[in-house]
Amino acid sequence: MSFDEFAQVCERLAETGKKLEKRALMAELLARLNTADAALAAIYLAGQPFAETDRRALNVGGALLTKAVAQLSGASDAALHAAYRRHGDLGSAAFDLLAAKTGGSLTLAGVEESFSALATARGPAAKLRLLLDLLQRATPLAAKYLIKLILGDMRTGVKQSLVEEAIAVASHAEVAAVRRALMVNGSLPEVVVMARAGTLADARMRLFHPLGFMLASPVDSVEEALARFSEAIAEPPEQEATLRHAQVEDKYDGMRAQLHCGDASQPGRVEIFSRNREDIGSSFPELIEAFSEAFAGIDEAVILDGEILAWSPRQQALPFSALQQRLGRKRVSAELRRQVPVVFMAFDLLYAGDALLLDQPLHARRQRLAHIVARAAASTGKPSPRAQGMLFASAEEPHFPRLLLAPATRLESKEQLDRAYHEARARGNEGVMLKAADSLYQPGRRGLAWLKLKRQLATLDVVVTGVEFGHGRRAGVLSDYTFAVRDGDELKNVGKAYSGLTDAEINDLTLFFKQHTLEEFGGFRTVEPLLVLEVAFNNVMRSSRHASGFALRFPRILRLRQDKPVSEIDTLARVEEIYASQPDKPQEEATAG
Ligand SMILES: Nc1ncnc2c1ncn2[C@@H]1O[C@H](COP(=O)(O)OP(=O)(O)OP(=O)(O)O)[C@@H](O)[C@H]1O
Repeated sequence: MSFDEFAQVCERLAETGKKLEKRALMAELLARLNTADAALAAIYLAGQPFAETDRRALNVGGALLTKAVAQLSGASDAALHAAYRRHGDLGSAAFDLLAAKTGGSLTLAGVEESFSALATARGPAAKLRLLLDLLQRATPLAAKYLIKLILGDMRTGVKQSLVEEAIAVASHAEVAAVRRALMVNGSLPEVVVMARAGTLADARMRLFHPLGFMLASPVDSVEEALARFSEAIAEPPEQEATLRHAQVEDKYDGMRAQLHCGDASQPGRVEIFSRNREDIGSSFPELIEAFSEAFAGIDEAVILDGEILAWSPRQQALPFSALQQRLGRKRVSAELRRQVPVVFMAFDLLYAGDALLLDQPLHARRQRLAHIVARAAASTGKPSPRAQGMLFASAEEPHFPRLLLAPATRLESKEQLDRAYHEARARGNEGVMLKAADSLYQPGRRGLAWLKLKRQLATLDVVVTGVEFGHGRRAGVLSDYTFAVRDGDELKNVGKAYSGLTDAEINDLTLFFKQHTLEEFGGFRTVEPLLVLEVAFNNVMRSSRHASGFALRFPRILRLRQDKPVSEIDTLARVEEIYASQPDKPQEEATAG
């Protein structure tokens, strides 16, 4: 199929706001394609250049694409900026600028080939040549959607879950069967092939691709936690009956991670994934080494869910700011390993032996987790002498734990929960988690089976949409960040922050933002919405300055959230909620960011 025909379907998807229409359009497309094209169309519809199990990445940013569009169209800088401003989107800008051009020999398979070449090409010059070749073969409409696909922002209002439904409709399969096959196998194109062949039930678990993470709902007080908890387990709201079913753990302030260990068929293979579904093993080599040794000894494949923490010799977690120095690194020096040691605090077990355990209740998963952790610790023969739970140490640093089992207790009373919360805070943790002991593991769900009770501080997770050079000492670096929250498919700015990051972080981000600049006017650059920040602020004001209608007062950056996908940042609805909860509802002021 030509990529232009595919782009026409995308255009129709973008035009309709109706989910059922979108699903029907995609199902119709998938049904009329041959299997190879349907497999490609499915990932492209989901806005992914490669299947999730495929580790390749295009590594093409907005800056390089802008250059390619400028060269191909011959448009002046001013024309390029004007087109970009009309749409706020490089793909649509390219459509306007390339409109005079003809072309159009590009097929879905041709795009797949070009993407392979782009993923292996090294350096911007080589990538630019390939991009020019690719765009030259595209019609303007195809170029529009190619660019959106490369930037990972299709703006067709289609989430992967809707593509999964369309696959089910197109191949007369159950949606649940498609989802289950995808969860265990991880590859959307392979699932398309299975759905068409009627073999979804045969999908086998493939390790080393991340499963979705189960998430927690916030509660503001011990009382609310208890009340909400009774809803979660759908029991009669008799407190005694309810309490027996809850498990309490500390809420650690680290980085959520899923750790996969291979069995005899892949001995010693260990990979760690973030909530962003990224492979983050290279940032934590000591965990890879230690788990590799420990699990080679037990010859059982496992997937652990837990939190990576910077750990102190006093056997408690260091503040998140310590761990932050370890995040996002491809190489970690011996010095940094020594300065900021890390541990994996395990709190759940998703897979063991050859069985997925998601459908087992938490108490059963927990029991098995404890058993596996004990076996792994025993297999190294070097259990650390000073731990609070079971653990194993690494070969090089025998007195330092690498795996800890998160202590968990059964909830007994309101007083006990109160105490648990204060003790967790005294240990430097954020608060507590309450988990329904009978709950199943629901990947990607934020339900009521897991509740989080943490300190009261309104913060927002936002994405950077624009950057500027700073002033004075920071005149040479991009240190001022305009940021947005999500409003449906759109991003709406709510403020600008200048403070909170270290010089080293700002230097790294300056480089990053230069590579991901979309448009430059005056000192201001619009950038691809890729970097998630957690910001604190004094309050929320109504404001006409930003499209959101709100502005944060005195925002400051608390941390970079490289672990959080842009799809999970806070929403405009949440900003409105915080605004509404403020006793006095301030209007815009001159100091607003
Ligand atoms: N014992 C624990 N069990 C589960 N999650 C825990 C635990 N301790 C810490 N966490 C962290 O808490 C998070 C659960 O809160 P939530 O799902 O709302 O994530 P979030 O949106 O990142 O919120 P937050 O900013 O509070 O971490 C998990 O993703 C995990 O990183």
